[in-house]
Amino acid sequence: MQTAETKADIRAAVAEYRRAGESVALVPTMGYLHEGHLSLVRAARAANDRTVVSIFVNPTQFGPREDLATYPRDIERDLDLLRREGVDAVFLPSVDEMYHPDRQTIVETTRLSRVLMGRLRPGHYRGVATVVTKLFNIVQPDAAYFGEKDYQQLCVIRAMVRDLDSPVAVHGVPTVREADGLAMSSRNVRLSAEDRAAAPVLNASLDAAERIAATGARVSDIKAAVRGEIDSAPRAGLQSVDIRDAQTLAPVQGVPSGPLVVLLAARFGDVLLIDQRVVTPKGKT
Ligand SMILES: Nc1ncnc2c1ncn2[C@@H]1O[C@H](COP(=O)(O)OP(=O)(O)OP(=O)(O)O)[C@@H](O)[C@H]1O
Ligand SMILES: CC(C)(CO)[C@@H](O)C(=O)[O-]
Ligand code: BAL
Repeated sequence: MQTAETKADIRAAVAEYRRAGESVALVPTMGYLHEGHLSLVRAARAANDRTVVSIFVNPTQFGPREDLATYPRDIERDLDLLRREGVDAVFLPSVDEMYHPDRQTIVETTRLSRVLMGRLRPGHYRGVATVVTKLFNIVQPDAAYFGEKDYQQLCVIRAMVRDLDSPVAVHGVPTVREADGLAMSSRNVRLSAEDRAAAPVLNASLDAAERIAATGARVSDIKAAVRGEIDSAPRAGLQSVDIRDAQTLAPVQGVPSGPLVVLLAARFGDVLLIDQRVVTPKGKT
């Protein structure tokens, strides 16, 4: 497995693959890898000749009061895991390598970046769209793999690729969960034992949403059920529960007529966790 700390080195590695006529996949990550990341790697490897993983904790997607400084990191362990998965190359740039000191250009999906998590984390999706554009330009992959756990992020990236005609096929990969249903996330290690024990309520509330949607319930009733489940559990500070059109993230009301996505954000102590589920209303399969 090659490791590249500079744009020039990762470009040289990819150029070799291209000369051999091989297809190239990119899996962008912020490191501290878990089975969720590895499922993206497996999906990428199954469909492409070469797989490149990037590990970069991108400062421009963190707000000034967010957890950039405490974001978990363990590069040696990450590299071991990726080696065992048969990854071809890892791109590990420093912040200085990634960003020019006079950088001025941003990429922003103007509607999607300002709703839902974009309201809780102003500037977050601009940072994500800009760094993903840069990663696409640096690596020039045929395909890129993202988790459905970060559902709005996946929608932002799909819209960006569509609007900018990027020649990259974007693939979403289902959320990998712990045995008790908690969505895997690098931030889970920062939960206290009590919060870790309470956090599966997010998944349980999504089960409730799925059950109620299947009865033909109104959006407001699905939302109330999710809220009820979380509010009656200890420790969870619900930040938002939203039910949107699964494809466009447009608001939906009344009795829904197509697939919906339930999007949750909750604080456990100072850790913000998110989860999501696509649910199909009664008779709409
Ligand atoms: N449980 C999961 N299942 C599938 N994909 C996941 C999972 N968790 C993260 N991913 C995906 O892995 C990619 C890299 O995510 P990232 O490195 O931010 O990890 P994370 O676990 O989401 O960390 P965070 O604590 O920031 O949420 C993203 O496309 C993300 O959606
Ligand atoms: C896509 C990404 C690697 C961009 O920094 C990040 O937002 C993430 O890990 O989901
Ligand atoms: N997985 C999304 C990256 C972030 O929370 O900043």
